[in-house]
Parts: sequence; C-alpha cells; structure tokens
Amino acid sequence: MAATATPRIAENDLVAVAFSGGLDSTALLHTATRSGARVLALHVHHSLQPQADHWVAHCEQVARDFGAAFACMRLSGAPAVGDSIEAWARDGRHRALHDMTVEAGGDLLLLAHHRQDQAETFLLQAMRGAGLAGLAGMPRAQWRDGLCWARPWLDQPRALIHAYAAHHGLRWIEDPSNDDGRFARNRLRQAVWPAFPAAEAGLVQAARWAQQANALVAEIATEDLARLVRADRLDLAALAQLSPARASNALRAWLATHTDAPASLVERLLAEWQPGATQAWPAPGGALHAYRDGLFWATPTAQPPAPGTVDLSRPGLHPQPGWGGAWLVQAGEPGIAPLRLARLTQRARAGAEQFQRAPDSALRSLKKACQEAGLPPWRRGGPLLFDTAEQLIAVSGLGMDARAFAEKDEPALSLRWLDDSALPQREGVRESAA
Ligand SMILES: Nc1ncnc2c1ncn2[C@@H]1O[C@H](COP(=O)(O)OP(=O)(O)OP(=O)(O)O)[C@@H](O)[C@H]1O
Repeated sequence: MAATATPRIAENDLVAVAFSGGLDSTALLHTATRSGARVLALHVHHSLQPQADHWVAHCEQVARDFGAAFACMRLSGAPAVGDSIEAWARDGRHRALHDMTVEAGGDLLLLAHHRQDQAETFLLQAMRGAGLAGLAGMPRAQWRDGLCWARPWLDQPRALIHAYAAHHGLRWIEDPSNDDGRFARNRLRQAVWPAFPAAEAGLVQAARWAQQANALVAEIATEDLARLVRADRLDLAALAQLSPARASNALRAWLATHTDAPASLVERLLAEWQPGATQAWPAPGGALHAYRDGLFWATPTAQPPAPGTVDLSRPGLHPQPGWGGAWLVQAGEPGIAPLRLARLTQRARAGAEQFQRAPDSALRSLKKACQEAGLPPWRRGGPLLFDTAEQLIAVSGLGMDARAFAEKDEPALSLRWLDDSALPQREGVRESAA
C-alpha cells in the first residue's frame, strides 16, 4: 500500500480503533464494528484524571456491547516540571496505541479526528509560526513504524457525527479537561468557533492547500538533492546558484536527514558560507562543516582508541570498533605482502608522519597529502597502520603508502578504509576469512 493511501477494510481484517470513550471515537467504534472487520478497541489511561479508572470500565463495557475486543494500557510516570502535559500525554498515548496494535497483530489504527480538529490544528500551527509541513495538519493516513494511522472522518463535520451518535442512542464520556482553559486548543475552541462558526471549512481547505504545496516542495528538494549530493557531500557552490527559496528548501531537506536543526540554522548557513572557506556550524547532535565548497555532517568524534595490534593478512572486512569504520582487505594490485599485514600497529595520527601516495609521487608530510587528497580536517585523525619496522602502511581516507607496495608478481593484498556510514549492512558482517 502506498505510504499515504487510505486503507480499505475487508471482512475479517483486524482493525484497531483508538477509543477515548468520547463522542467521536464512540461513534467511530460503532461504525467499525458494523463493517464486518474484527475490531479491537484500544484505550489509554493517562493517569491524569481522578475519573480515569471509571472511564476504563465504561470503555470496556461499550466495546463489549458493540461486539469489539478491548485492550487498555496505563501510562506511568508524569511530565517533567515545566514540560507540557498535553505533549507528554500525546507522546505516551501514541506509543501505547502503537504497541497495543502491533502486539495484537494489527497494522491499521483508526483515530476519530474530524474536520473541526483539523481546523484547530491548522490555526494552532499557524500561531506557532509553522511552515508548510505544520500547516498541512494531520494526514488522512500515514504509515509509521509498520502501522497505518488513519483518520477516516477528517473531512466530516462534528454535527454529522453527533447526529449519528444520537440516532443510534450511543452513550459517551464528557471529558472535563476539554473545557480546561490551561490548554491552548481549548482556549482557541472557546474563542474562535462562537465568533467564526463558518470558518471551519475554509481552514481545512487551507490545510489541504498546504498539504499539496508541501508535497510539491518535497519533490523539488528530492530532485535538487539528487543533483547536489554525492556520497556525503552537498555541493554548496551549486546550491548557491539556486534561488534563495529553493536553496533553503534543498538545504532544509538535506539537514533533516542528519539533525533536527532549527530553521535559523538554514538561514545562517546560507548567509555565512563563503566560497572556498573552511567553516563549521554546531547543530544538535554534531556539526556541519564547509570544506572546499562542500557541506558535510559530522558527529562528534570520541577520543581515538589506544594503539593496538591488528592482523589484516586475510581478505575480508575487518571492523575496527571505536574507530568508526572497517578495513576492507582484498586481493589485488597495487597491494602489500600478506605477511607484512599479519602484525600491524593501529593508532591515531601523531603529527610528524610522512606519506607517499604512488610509486612515482613525492614523499609528503601527511598533512599536505591529506590536503592534496581533499580529505576534510575532521577526518584526518586516523587510524594509521604501521608494520613491525614502524613503516607507515596505510591511512584511513588516503589509502596505502606506496613505499609499502609489494614487488610486481608477488602476492599482494590491497587495503581500503570504509567509514561506518558506508557500511549499511554492518550488523550482519563479521570478520571474514578467505
Ligand atoms: N485516552 C485515549 N485512548 C485512546 N484513544 C484516544 C484517547 N484520547 C484520544 N484518543 C484518540 O485520539 C482522537 C482525538 O483525540 P481528542 O483528544 O481530540 O478526542 P477526545 O475529545 O478525547 O475524544 P473523542 O474524539 O472520541 O470525542 C480520539 O478521537 C481518539 O481516537
């Protein structure tokens, strides 16, 4: 099923319904049980209200009356001092609903949000200064962690749901916290709808436009990044050729794959970057580096491990825990005699090393060799490999030292360093032998 497709329910499918016991989810549960599907009503006890135990009993009884199975999860803990109760309850509720659905073997969860909820979400997002993604409001259907969260009544007016509930003589809970003026959504509800009763449809339409525009913007970013990104490098010179709006859109999309960066970082980066300059910007969880007109993401490097010995005399992938990568050893030329690779010392760069890239190139300081190879400064820490005679054998990111090459026609193994980021299937890889 496509990521945003609204699922169709077939007979005997397992359908979970997020059931608070309120009007809307009671009506939704009722409809679901008449669809021929196997229905599981899921209730989350937030441990916030004195009546919550009573609500659990009510929900269980209603589910049973409708012929649905019932499950409940009680949230433990409490929001930290200064944290929003709403956000704490929402996160906990989402986790609980996910876990209960998956545990029951389901992959479809229905929520009873309706048109007014969507209109309120749009307004609340707008008041927070949200971008298109926030203004787009809640999606009708969205796959997350193997579960489809669907809101089949997102376009329905609340009055229609009320009429349905009245027609079927349904009973529901009135949650007093829905009137609690400490919550922004309640204040907004109380102020906006009496003053602008007809605004709901317009606000929901605005959210739909935002959804469409957001999808378009994401498509453009994907196309731009396909041209601008090679491996882990974003071409800043090419980015700067785009219109400001398009450049910030592409940069935002690229950043989102690495960090949860504030919008201000995108603006700063575009304003402060200078062609050719080596620059860095801290960001949550790491830093962005501009180097030779490319932008790179780097997570903070831990202290390099203590020097140690390694045996790289057999072909295969040899992970180096603590160094953030692995040595790939393969038969081939140019290469190094296997015997010489049997006992190597691996350690960080010290500063005075010299390196020779090819048999016919000059011996250089390691620093100069890194510069010539375009190896960014934050990737120059190592590891470096030395043989028992303290001859430099290889450097991560640069490759083998030509002084160590085996004679022609001698058996030889080539060494290459692979960063963890270049090893997507690292989990399954073990040190391998020929
Ligand atoms: N405690 C809960 N347990 C299970 N699902 C919940 C719970 N609270 C909310 N939901 C789900 O999220 C939807 C939206 O939540 P919201 O807080 O707007 O609803 P509500 O006012 O509590 O109840 P209702 O929407 O049923 O009238 C609900 O319709 C329901 O599907």
